[in-house]
Order: sequence, then structure tokens, then C-alpha cells
Amino acid sequence: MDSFIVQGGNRLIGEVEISGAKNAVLPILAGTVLSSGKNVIREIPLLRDVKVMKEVLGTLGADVSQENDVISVDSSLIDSCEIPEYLMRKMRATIFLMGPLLARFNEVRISQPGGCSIGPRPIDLHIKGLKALGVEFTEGHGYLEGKADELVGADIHLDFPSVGATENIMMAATKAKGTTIIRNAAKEPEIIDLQNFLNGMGAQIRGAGTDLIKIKGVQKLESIDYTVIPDRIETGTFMVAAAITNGDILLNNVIPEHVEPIIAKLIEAGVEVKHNQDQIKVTGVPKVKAVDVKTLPYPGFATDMQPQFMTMLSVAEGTSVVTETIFENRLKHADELRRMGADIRIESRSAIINGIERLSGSVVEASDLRAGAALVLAGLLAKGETRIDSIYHIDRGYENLESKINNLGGQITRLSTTSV
Ligand SMILES: CC(=O)N[C@H]1[C@@H](OP(=O)(O)OP(=O)(O)OC[C@H]2O[C@@H](n3ccc(=O)[nH]c3=O)[C@H](O)[C@@H]2O)O[C@H](CO)[C@@H](O)[C@@H]1O
Ligand SMILES: C=C(OP(=O)(O)O)C(=O)O
Repeated sequence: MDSFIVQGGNRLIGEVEISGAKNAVLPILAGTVLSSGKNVIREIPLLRDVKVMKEVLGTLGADVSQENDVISVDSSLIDSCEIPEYLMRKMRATIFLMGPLLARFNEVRISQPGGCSIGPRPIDLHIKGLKALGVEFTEGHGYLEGKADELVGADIHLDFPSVGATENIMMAATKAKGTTIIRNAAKEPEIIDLQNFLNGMGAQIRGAGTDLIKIKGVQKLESIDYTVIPDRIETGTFMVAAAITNGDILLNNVIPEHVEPIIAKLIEAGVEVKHNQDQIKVTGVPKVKAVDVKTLPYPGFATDMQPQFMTMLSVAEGTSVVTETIFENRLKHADELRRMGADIRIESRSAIINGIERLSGSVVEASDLRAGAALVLAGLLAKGETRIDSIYHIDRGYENLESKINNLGGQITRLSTTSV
């Protein structure tokens, strides 16, 4: 397993190009199963999760090829509706295949998906929605099988605006008979991107981005050439990097509207943020001010930015409270930040953070993707050297993180297992 060695203390200054969004590209790649032709998806970020998705599509029978940031998926030869257990457990996003496979074959065979250790991540809302469309599920020997004579549109109320359940139901309903309505749907920008992608294939979906999505079933979906949106979490991570290193970073290829809650919190913390249509400039300050953060479904503050903010607030002026409401166990990075000297106390789902002068370099472990990103940020502002182990989590969701940071004047090196 690789590790990062980060030398702290450098100001990050310059320009960075934001990659395509992991959370948009994964359901979109799964959605290519819905057509029977050659699909081209552009601005693909080079991530471990994308590699896994390509492998899954290949196992189903698709012909998948990649040149730089463009992936072609010829889904005409897909002839299987079963995902092997070893692939299912590699990441959470394998679950996105459930809707498209059901739409295409009226059948699917999967096991529980894997993913970061941030608390239990049930799939009951996905199942409940798909059942409403007429799918019957049976479970046994670690596998879950779904079958339907045909998918029929339904009126579905989600108990919680789950991103994945909204996307799975949207994809399953594209070819269902009649109209499906999803109420209390998730409103994340990646859902709008999925709607745009599916409508480009000929689907009839309206309402993504609001809490009511209407899907009128169609008989056939065509292949498509589609470019995914930029990653708002990578964007936010670099914004925090500028803020905490007293840096000055111009972020290119961004959609400022998607990071409004992050911009608002940074400004509240005393950081200067300016933007035009597709660029954001963040200028840090010697010391940020304490702010309280509570994660909520979009357009609330993203849970995927909570760990990075915890790093920032660990050196803020004053006391901050960070409350995680989306995932049950997503405060583990507090333990690692404490190893670096942070003063953080956990009370239930909140972290009470007394800002200290400076973190100190240490050996820490990434427990999940964003915890890993938070530790990289911590290493950048710490005194001395920080070693971050288990960075395979970070590779799931950040394209070339070390070279992007080094280009801005940071100092990160990757050590492979043999040299650690
Ligand atoms: C690939 C992808 O897009 N991942 C994102 C997606 O994950 P994901 O789609 O898994 O997140 P959800 O919105 O579904 O989960 C939010 C909450 O709902 C619960 N839940 C979800 C489904 C279900 O059937 N039952 C249930 O109880 C989860 O346990 C969690 O507590 O949205 C999360 C919340 O913004 C982000 O952190 C992830 O980065
Ligand atoms: C939790 C995350 O992703 P996933 O849902 O793919 O595990 C994340 O991106 O922070």
C-alpha cells in the first residue's frame, strides 16, 4: 500500500485544473448499460473507482476502451446481469448498476456493495423504490436477486433524499411502462448531470435538481457522446488548501454555483473568494476564524467536505463545532488530526474543535477517501514531515493529487509499499 510523505509549511500558489466529477461519472458509466451502442464519455477523471467501473462493465460484456480522459463503452454486447462479489465489494458505486441492468434485462444479481468505512450504508431505499416499479427481490448465499416481468412506473416517496437511490430509481424508470415520480428526491448537481446524460440518450426526465423528479418511460435509449461536470468536492478541497496555506489559487474548470455552501463558509472564516462563470480564486489568510459546520443534503454543506473543513478549523482562531448528520461514523479523522496535535473532542455526532497555533507532522492513516484528503491538507500546514498511510482511499477519488499540489508549490512524494 502506498503512502504520502508531505513536507508542511509551503504556501500553495498558482493555477489548478479541476477534473471531472467522480460522483457524476460513476452513475453515468453505469447508465451506458441502458443503450445498445457505442457511448463516449468525456472528461473522465483518472481514479481507482473509475477503473473498477470499467472492469465491471467489461465483466458484463461491454467493450470498454480509454484514451486519456475519454472512455468509450460499446454496450451492445452486454449479455450478463450479474456482478461478481469480488467486484461489488470494491466500491459503493457498483450499486448504480442495479437500475440500468433491471431496465435492460428485467433482472439483476448482485451482492452488498463496498465503500468507505464511514458508517453503515444500507441500500433499503434503493430496494424499496425498485420494488415499487415491480421488481421482486430474493436473497441468499450473499447474493441479492431482483426480477420483474416488466418495470411499471410508480409514485415513490423516498424516506430520505438518498443520492444513490434517486439515481438508481431514475435509471430503472427510464424504460418502465408509464410515468414514475420520485418525491423527496436528492437534489445534488450530479443528479442533474445524470438527467442530462439520460435525456441525451432519449429518456424523458424532468425535475432533477428539485425534490420531485418525473420520468416518463420510453421504449429505447440511444448511445451518446457526453461530457461530465467538474468535481465540486475536488474544487472544495483545493479551495481549503489555498485557505489554510495562506495561499493564492486560481481554480479552472469549476461550476461556482455547485460550491456555494463551501464559498459561504470560507468567507465566514475570513477567506477571500472571488469567481466568474468557470473559475474561482481563493486567497488565504494567516489565520482563519472559527465557524460552525453542519452537513446536510444538497444544497446544504456537503458531508464529503466535512473532514477537510475539520483540518482547517483545527488551526482556526477560536472554537468551532462540526456536526455530521449524513453518515453515522464520519468523524474518524479527528483521531488522526489529534495525533498531529489538534484539540478535538467528539460528542455524539459533533466535533468540538479548539483551534491551535499549528499542527505538527506525524504518521497518520487515511481511514477513508475524504479523511485522507483532510490529512493531506493537515500535512501541508503542519510543522515538519507527515506520513499518510493507506492512501489507496485517496486514489479512489482524487486524480493526480500529488502532482496537482506539487505544481502549486507543495511538497508531496508517493512511497510505494516496498520503499516504506
Ligand atoms: C458515488 C456517490 O455519488 N457517492 C456520494 C453519495 O453516496 P450515496 O449515494 O451512498 O449516499 P446517500 O445519499 O444514499 O446516503 C446518505 C444517507 O442515507 C442513508 N441511506 C442511503 C440509501 C439507503 O438505501 N438507505 C439509507 O439509509 C445512508 O446510510 C446515509 O446515511 O452521496 C453521499 C451523500 O452526499 C456522498 O457522501 C457520496 O460521495
Ligand atoms: C463517500 C464517498 O464516496 P462513495 O459514495 O463513492 O463511497 C466520497 O466521495 O466521499
